[in-house]
Amino acid sequence: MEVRHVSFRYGDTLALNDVSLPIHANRVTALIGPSGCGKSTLLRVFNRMPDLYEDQRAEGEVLLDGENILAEHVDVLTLRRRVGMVTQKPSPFPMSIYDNVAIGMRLNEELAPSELDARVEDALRRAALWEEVRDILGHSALSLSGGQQQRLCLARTTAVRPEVILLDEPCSALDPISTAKIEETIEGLKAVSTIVIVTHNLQQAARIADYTAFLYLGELIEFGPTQTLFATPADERTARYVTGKMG
Ligand SMILES: Nc1ncnc2c1ncn2[C@@H]1O[C@H](COP(=O)(O)OP(=O)(O)OP(=O)(O)O)[C@@H](O)[C@H]1O
Repeated sequence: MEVRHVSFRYGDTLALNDVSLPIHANRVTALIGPSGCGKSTLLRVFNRMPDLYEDQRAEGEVLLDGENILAEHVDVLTLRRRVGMVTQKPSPFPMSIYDNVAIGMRLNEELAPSELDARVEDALRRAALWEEVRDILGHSALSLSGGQQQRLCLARTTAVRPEVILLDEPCSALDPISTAKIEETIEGLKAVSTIVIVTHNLQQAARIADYTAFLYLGELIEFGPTQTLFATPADERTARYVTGKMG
C-alpha cells in the first residue's frame, strides 16, 4: 500500500496534512504519536470509514495494489473485505463463538460445511484462541473474557483473509498475558496479511513493528525501520517522543 499526499478534514478541522508513506506488504507498520495527532484518522481512511459521515473528507491517494482506494467508483463493501479492521474495544456479535468467525465467510463465499469448519478452526488457531474454545464453539461469544473476545474479533477479521489488517489500539483494554497473545498473533498474521497498528505503547511498537511512522499535529514527522526510528531518530520531535519527553 502507498499513502500519497493524504489530507483529512473534520468539517473545518485539518486532522491530517499532506501525509505520504509506504505501507510495506507482509510487514507490521506502527502509527505512533501524541493524543490527537491523527493516528486513528489515518487508519480509518484506509478502509473508508469516514464515508459514513457527511462532513468528513479525505484528499490525496491511498494505493492498494496500484489502485486508488479513495476514488469515487471504488466499492466500499468490497474494499472492507480486502482491508479489515479491529477496534480498541472488543465487539463480538451476540451469537456463538463459531458463528462470529463464520459469518463473514458465509456472506462472501460458498463453502461446504467441512470447509467452513476448517477455516473457522484455522482462524481461531491463528488468533491463539483455538485451544481455549474448541469445546465450547456453540457458546455465546459474550461469555468470553475481554482478552478472549478481542482474539475472537481478530479471528473474525482474519477469517475472510483480508490483504490488509488495521488494528486500532487492540490491546489497550487487555491484561499483559492477553496482550502477549495478541502480539504473537500479529507476528503470525504477517505471513498472510499486511498489518497497520495504532498504539500508544512504545514498547509494543518496538516489539512488533517492522516499520514505524511518527505523527505530530496531523503531519508525518518521520517514517522508517522501527529500530532506526527508536535508536537514531532524525527529527528532534521524534527523539523527544520516543524518549518519553513529549505527550
Ligand atoms: N469526529 C470528529 N470530529 C471532529 N474532530 C475530530 C473527530 N475525530 C477526531 N477529531 C480531531 O482530529 C484530530 C485527530 O484525531 P485522531 O483521533 O485521529 O487522533 P489520534 O492520534 O488517534 O488520537 P488518540 O491517540 O487520542 O486516539 C484531533 O484534533 C481530534 O480532535
